[in-house]
Amino acid sequence: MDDAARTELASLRKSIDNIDAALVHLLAERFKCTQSVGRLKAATGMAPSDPERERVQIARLRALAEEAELDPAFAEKFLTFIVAEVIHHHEQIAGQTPHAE
Ligand SMILES: O=C(O)C(=O)C[C@]1(C(=O)O)C=C[C@@H](O)C=C1
Repeated sequence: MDDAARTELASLRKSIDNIDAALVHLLAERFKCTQSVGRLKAATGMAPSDPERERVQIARLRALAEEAELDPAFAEKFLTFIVAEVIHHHEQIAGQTPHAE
């Protein structure tokens, strides 16, 4: 690898590291929100998952991905992965919370 390529790779990796840091911060904020949703659902006896809400989110994210030239199938897979983890958290919270009814 020549010097110019080495410099370009280092610069691109710096941007990748910044983007990865932003993703971690964004995900941390999203999980803080969903933890609150989980507590609210558990306290009021709501089901952990909401398939209709997920349907709307997937349709919206797929459209946004297309606009942004990101593979919509990847966007859907990514959201589904995150939501599965959220539902798992919701179930754990529900197991530790008495229902308000
Ligand atoms: O909006 C909700 O009801 C949530 O519990 C949050 C969330 C999400 O992570 O976006 C998670 C689980 C539901 O199935 C739908 C959406």
